Amino acid sequence: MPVQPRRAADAAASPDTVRLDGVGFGYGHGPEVLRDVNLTLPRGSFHFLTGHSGAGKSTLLKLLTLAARPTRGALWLFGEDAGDAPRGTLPTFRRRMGVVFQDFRLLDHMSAFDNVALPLRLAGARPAAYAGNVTEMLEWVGLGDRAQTCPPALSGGEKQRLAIARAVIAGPELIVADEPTGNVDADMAARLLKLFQSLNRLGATVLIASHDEALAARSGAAVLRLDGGRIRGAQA
Ligand SMILES: Nc1ncnc2c1ncn2[C@@H]1O[C@H](COP(=O)(O)OP(=O)(O)OP(=O)(O)O)[C@@H](O)[C@H]1O
Repeated sequence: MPVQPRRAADAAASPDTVRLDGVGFGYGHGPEVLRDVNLTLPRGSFHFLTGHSGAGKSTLLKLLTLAARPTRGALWLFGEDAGDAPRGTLPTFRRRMGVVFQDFRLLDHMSAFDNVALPLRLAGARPAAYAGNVTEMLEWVGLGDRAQTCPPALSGGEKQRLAIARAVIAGPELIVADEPTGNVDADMAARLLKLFQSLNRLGATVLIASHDEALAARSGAAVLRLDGGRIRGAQA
């Protein structure tokens, strides 16, 4: 396993990585997509988030990754109030997360290797220190022979695996992934699930939004369902 969550083992930290109390959210003047979301993700937990298309899964992930703020209710991340945090402090929260976006958001002008290395470079690591980890991670997601290829020349499934590699390489405390297995076959989905499970065993809190109910069931993780703007289901 090429990564280690850095701060997840900090026993002094809050036990809950994520907490939402009575959160509501609507786009512009539209109706509320999320109505009364109460959600607690204890540190080191692993959850799937399911729900029909349009139920609000991506919207909830936008709130967790601070791409949008709740219109009401409270949002706590890593034991700190993130719902009302000043804009200037948001990068501090985001640096502790690894996010797999549904649309990947890869940097097209950079090689696969450089895309994965980016979070480490931004954290100040030196190429000599991270090159081995990046290579190992690319191999783990089946892209060992694509290291020098730029994203436009990769298939949808390869881009997805690259996005996952980039999201987890720096050992984030919280991993949030939106449909991370939507473009890969069943064997690769199982392999990627294993990667998330390994990171979870090392201490990362994991939340995966997915249509794939069978994968969620096979994972053994607690399954949350978004329905009518609210969360239903087990919260382990
Ligand atoms: N930027 C936006 N502006 C206005 N409405 C939006 C926007 N993004 C999403 N919505 C609406 O919010 C609702 C929830 O969308 P969201 O993408 O969160 O659902 P989802 O559960 O992730 O769906 P899917 O499984 O199809 O990805 C939908 O009715 C959608 O049309």
